[in-house]
Amino acid sequence: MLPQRSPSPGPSSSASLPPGHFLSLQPSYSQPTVAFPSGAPSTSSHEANGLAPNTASLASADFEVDVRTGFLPGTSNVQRLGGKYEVWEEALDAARGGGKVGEGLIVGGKRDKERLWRDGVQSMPVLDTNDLCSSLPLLRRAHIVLTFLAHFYAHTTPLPTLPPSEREPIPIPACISAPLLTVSPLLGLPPILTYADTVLYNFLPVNPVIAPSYAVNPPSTIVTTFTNTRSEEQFFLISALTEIAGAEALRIMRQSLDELFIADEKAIRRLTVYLKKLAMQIDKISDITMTLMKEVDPEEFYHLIRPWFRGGDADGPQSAGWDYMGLRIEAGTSEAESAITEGRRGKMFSGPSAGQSSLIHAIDIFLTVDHSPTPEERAEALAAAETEPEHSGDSISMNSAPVSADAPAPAQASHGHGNGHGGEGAKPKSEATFLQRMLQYMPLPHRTFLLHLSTHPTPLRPLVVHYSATHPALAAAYDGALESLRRFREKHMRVVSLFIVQQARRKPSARVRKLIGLDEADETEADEEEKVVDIGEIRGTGGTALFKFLKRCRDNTTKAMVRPSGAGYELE
Ligand code: HEM
Repeated sequence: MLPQRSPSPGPSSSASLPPGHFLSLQPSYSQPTVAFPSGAPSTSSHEANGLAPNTASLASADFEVDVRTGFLPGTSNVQRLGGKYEVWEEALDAARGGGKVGEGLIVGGKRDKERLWRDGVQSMPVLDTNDLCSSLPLLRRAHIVLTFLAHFYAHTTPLPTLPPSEREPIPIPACISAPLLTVSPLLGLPPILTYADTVLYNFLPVNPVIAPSYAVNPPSTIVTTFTNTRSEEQFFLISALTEIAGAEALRIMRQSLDELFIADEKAIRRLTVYLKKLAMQIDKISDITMTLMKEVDPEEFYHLIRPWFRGGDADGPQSAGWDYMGLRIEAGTSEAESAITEGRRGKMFSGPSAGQSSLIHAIDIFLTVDHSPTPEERAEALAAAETEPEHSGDSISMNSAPVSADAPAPAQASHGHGNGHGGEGAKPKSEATFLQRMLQYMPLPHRTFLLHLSTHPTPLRPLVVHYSATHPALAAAYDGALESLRRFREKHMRVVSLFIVQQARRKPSARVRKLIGLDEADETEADEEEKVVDIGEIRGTGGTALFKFLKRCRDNTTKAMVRPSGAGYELE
């Protein structure tokens, strides 16, 4: 549980930043070590070419936030592991069918091809990770390779025709699980595929030799996909492009926080300008997101790509989970593990979701959009959890009331994510706490950054409320930024409608049926008709009612406005 937010700062006459003011320092580009893989605390400032002392221990590099690339790494991602780890890369190449569409493994594991591949994986040695631990980029690549292998293995394991609650957990062989369980805590990630793996650590810029940047050297290539399709590559790449556009949003937020410390007339004028700029940058992020509509084929996304993302919780609370072989049952796996699976073999981690992007969380926190559950929602979440409350880990609780009051108690973890396969029919679970649960699926430094931001001593909203009568332009600029964020969420709902709702209703084309291993003989009469799908029934993997959740996020954005505007898009 975080410390409570401090009450409204009111006007301040102080012109100096307190020591350790987040983001006020430039990245240190320090080298990672075994003890501190995110890089040792900086002792030098970037601007001074490493000569000036940096007395703060909270330089943004220590949060792995780069001034040019935001939450994307500022240094090149590794494309392939060498040496003894080549065997992992080879297993991944084999699963992907050498990079050709239609040549890789198919979900379900019905064919000899999948069985032979799994046999091959089982005969792989259990490698130590000693040669990886001195390099953060190598650790990241190892997490990508091992989690892709884990998903390939889990989803090519044929499932018995039993209800999920009666199934054995899916075994993840020790040659994958043992190194994965060592590497994951060093990155502060759970032992499952995350947004960091598919997006943050998985891209190369136009010129990989120089640092990525939005204007000059944007992300242009994706290293690893399940299906080798252009759609999957674009899905990851477009997310990486939103992240690099987000670096500018973070820069504006940092400048705004500087002004909040000063809070005199001039500072308020500058803050007004920054908030207008932030609104424009959020619109840019929305525009980039909307390019998905033409760059990604919706039926390929839904039927071919998305099933690979399912995590161990994909069948809702009754999921059998994944059994990480070699794991001592009494040992915890990660902050993201739910209390429900502690001490049990079947672990229920969620697959990747853009809800794990720290960028939108950071914008929410900066603008004080409060996604924490209401008391009713908390009660509903507890009732839905049926058993004991899940482990909530770090949670960011906010309150967008004019003067921040009591923050709610830490929320119970929820189930559900957009990029899993759906889990339609599972019991609705606490969508109110989804975003808080997603914190545990972010790299630890990013999670720490968000926690730091959420406890900032001079938050924005109380000041805007304080000055709203005397400085209406400030309140209008603040509401304008929220309006842009609301627009982003509305556009995103349209994306979800096309890529999930509409596809859930249609049968895939013959081309996609072939790619997912269904031949004409598998077609039944029922397949010919459009399926009737109630959107209220469409769920994230673990049972989150998707549209209830997305609307809730949109409505929370509107609620933060000083002068709220009307409601918008409704899903049909
Ligand atoms: C085909 C593309 C996409 C689909 C189908 C999709 C689907 C979903 C779904 C169903 C959710 C609900 C939560 C969950 O169960 O995970 C979600 C959440 C979320 N997605 Fe996406 N998404 C897509 C692309 C993106 C992109 C490019 C972004 C860019 C930042 C994004 C940002 C978010 C955020 C921030 C959330 C959390 C909810 C919120 O804050 O409003 N998504 N997504």
